[in-house]
Amino acid sequence: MAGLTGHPVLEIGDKFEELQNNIFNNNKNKEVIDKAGLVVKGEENSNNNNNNQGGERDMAPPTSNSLHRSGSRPQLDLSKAAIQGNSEERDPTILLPNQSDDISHFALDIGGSLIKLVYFSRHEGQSIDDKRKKTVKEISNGSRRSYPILGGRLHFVKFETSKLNECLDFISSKQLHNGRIDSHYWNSEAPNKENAVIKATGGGAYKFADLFKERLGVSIDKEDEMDCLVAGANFLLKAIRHEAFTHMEGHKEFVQIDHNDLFPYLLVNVGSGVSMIKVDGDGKFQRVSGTNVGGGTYWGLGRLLTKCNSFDELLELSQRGDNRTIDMLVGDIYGGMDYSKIGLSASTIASSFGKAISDKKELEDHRPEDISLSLLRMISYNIGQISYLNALRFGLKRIFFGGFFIRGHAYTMDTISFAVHFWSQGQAQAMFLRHEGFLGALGAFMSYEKLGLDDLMVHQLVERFPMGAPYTGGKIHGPPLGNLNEKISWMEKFVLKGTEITAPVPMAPPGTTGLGGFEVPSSKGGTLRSDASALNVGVLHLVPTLEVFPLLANPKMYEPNTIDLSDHCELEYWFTVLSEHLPDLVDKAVASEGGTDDAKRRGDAFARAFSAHLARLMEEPAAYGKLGLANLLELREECLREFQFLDAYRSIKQRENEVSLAVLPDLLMELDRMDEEARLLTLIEGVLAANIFDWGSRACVDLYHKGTIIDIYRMSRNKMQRPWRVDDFDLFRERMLGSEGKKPRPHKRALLFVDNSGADVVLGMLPLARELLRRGTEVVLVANSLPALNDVTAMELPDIVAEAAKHCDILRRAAEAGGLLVDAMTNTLDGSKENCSSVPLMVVENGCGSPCIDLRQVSSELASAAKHADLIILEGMGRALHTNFNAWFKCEALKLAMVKNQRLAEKLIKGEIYDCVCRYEPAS
Ligand SMILES: CC(C)(COP(=O)(O)O)[C@@H](O)C(=O)NCCC(=O)O
Ligand SMILES: [Mn+2]
Repeated sequence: MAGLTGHPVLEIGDKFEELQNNIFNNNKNKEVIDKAGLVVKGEENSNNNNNNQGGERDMAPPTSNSLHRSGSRPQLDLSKAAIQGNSEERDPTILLPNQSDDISHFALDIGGSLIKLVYFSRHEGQSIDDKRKKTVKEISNGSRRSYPILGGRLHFVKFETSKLNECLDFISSKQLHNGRIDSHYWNSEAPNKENAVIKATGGGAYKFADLFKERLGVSIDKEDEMDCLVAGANFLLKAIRHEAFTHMEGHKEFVQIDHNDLFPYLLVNVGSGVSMIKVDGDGKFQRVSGTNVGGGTYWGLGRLLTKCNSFDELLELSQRGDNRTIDMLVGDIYGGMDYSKIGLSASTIASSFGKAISDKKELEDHRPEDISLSLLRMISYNIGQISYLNALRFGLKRIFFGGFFIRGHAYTMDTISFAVHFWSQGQAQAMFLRHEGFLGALGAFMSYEKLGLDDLMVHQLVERFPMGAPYTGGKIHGPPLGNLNEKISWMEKFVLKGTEITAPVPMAPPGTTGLGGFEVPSSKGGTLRSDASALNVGVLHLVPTLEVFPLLANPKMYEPNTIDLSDHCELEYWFTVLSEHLPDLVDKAVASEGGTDDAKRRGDAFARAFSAHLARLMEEPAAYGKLGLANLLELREECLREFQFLDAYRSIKQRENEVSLAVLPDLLMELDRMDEEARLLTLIEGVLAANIFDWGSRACVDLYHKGTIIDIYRMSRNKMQRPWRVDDFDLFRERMLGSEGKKPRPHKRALLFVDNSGADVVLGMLPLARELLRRGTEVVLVANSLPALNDVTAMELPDIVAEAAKHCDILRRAAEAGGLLVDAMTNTLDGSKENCSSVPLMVVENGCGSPCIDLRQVSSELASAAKHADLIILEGMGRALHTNFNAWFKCEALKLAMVKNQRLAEKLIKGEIYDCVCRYEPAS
């Protein structure tokens, strides 16, 4: 047969073909002889590896350990409590190794209409049998840091104040009042409910204090409302990327505020009345102005004039209103003409409610819808105008608006924005906050002493959207869901209601909500709920161990995503791609869990939950904040994990690894017969060609059904003719091999961001790693912390390397030097056990569980490993194209990928599907 490399020499026996046939084609009851003569039994169910047979080698260690889930009620287990890190520290973190449930504490903002609850839960990570431990220790130089900040999750929940009991039930069912924070991060005493003190702000903190004592046995510590608002806003603006956004003509745009240039700013809190607060720093603020015409005025007057029963109802009415019937416009005064001399168009409101004077109409003759809209515009303009004047008065660049009046209501935001824009002649912009409803509660939460929240940095926070997000959204929370079963039942119950949301909502480009300041709400108003554009607030995961990748050339300017989903066409396209991939993914996921009824039920719930996320994003593309394609791909993985599909491609990965490892020795032999130059080219070709084995690409999965892996691999190699679509190979070759007889210095350390299991890592990246090792370059294989599609994980790599090392001395010695072969079978080809010195081969986890990588948030061990690296190699479509394609690094970077999507090929590299990218960039 033709050589795999496309070069005539490389011959790998027909066994390969036989082995490969078994990967994709019915491998029921087939027996496969691998290279070592070991009998590998085909599984009864090709995807079921829960009941591994004796003869089958389990290359992927169980991953269930890496994620912890719990369904039972939280209770502290203090056994074996130990101080983490330095016990001499004043407030050391106390680890509770046997504490496996959530422990929580919370704070409240009890307003007139809504109760906002912020609570914290902690998942204690379990220790895992990680074969990379030695490597990790070595890379970190033994100086792993102890983190004084709590790792855990912040949850944001709302209740109606009139249904206070629901809130109390929620707290009590989650036992939030039994976990508390006091002088230590984790108090080593058992929780003592009697003395528990809960921080709360808002009028209800006074009104309902006795009820809290009676029902939950907790005392309420009242915090000043304004202190809390400011503390909440400061935290959000510093710690959450793209927390703020502008809202003009229905279009949201997220803004990144430089933390070092945040103060001073004007915070306008529009509650019943309006407060304008000049914020100069943490805890440094002054209420500089306000107005008594606020949310209470809108609601009060609105109720009198329209007989509406609730604030929301009144807002809803405004969506269908036409204020021109009641407001006096410039055109009404000037016979339909603009008053252009002073820059007023005919549609400008000259006098709110002005027509009511001249008309002979009574209140009943006016439509409540029109009255509501007229009121809303009157009050919003007024607030916008006064705010701008105050910003001007103090020379403040930024104005942030919040408070219950805003509530993510598009028309309100647009109206305020318009007023600020109009009066400032475009010099100032109104901004809004994604978490604006929670400023007070968050501030109250932060008033617990020594919480460590203030110390958190933006890269240590990851926002995730759980399955309920599309349903509850920015609205009132549903019942607390204890365990997986309850979650699934909840998803099932939403089938009917869910169809509303799961069916793609007719697409309207995110155009105007109808204002431009002068217009009435657009057609969107009639079809969408008034709060459809309200943004969702996810769960904030606090991960103190995350760090910014130190080799980013300019972390502030770094944008991981190549594809921005705020472009509606992109969103629509990827929505379709991901929706169409869903049935296949569910099949794999269910099979990976043994295809049981339980797995099927979970698979169904997963599909429903993920579809609902997608539909919610189609309804409101900004619902989950600033999203790129990488976030969507990660959301899918998170959603799978939520339904306890911990490694959907586990058995596929295992089989591909086995097959590839079986042919690796032949490939290495062939490579060794080549001269340096041919070898380098063959190695890079090998990486590109093997990147075709990607179970996330529709086109590739279709290919797998059409041919054997060998056909595909051959086709892939044949496509390897240079020049590739992006081809910097000559530059790279010169850097590696030099020119005109000059030998360049080898790299000191290379970080290889590996991608897929099987051929991709074994026949592509490992041989490349070996080449670097042979040249004296230390190699760090960087792999996912958690499974994502068929990507190889850091936990799986040591076994793969150990297996490869059996047949290769270079790999064996390097792996030993890197501590990867502690207890591995190190039988060498010649049976010797000598340990010649070698540069090390190491493995680190990257901190992610996604096919893409956001280098602003990587594991601390990767950050440590990066400090000595002078070359990074990013491989695969997810890591090198969807993300990081435009990223610049302080060291040399090589980006290698095959483009396995036609549209991306056209857009990104003006090419075709299966074209390749080999981009080499010197240090910048
Ligand atoms: C999920 C992926 C980024 C994984 O690619 P990889 O990083 O493994 O090369 C890629 O398969 C992908 O973008 N798939 C969706 C597009 C499609 O099915 O065409
Ligand atoms: Mn991949």
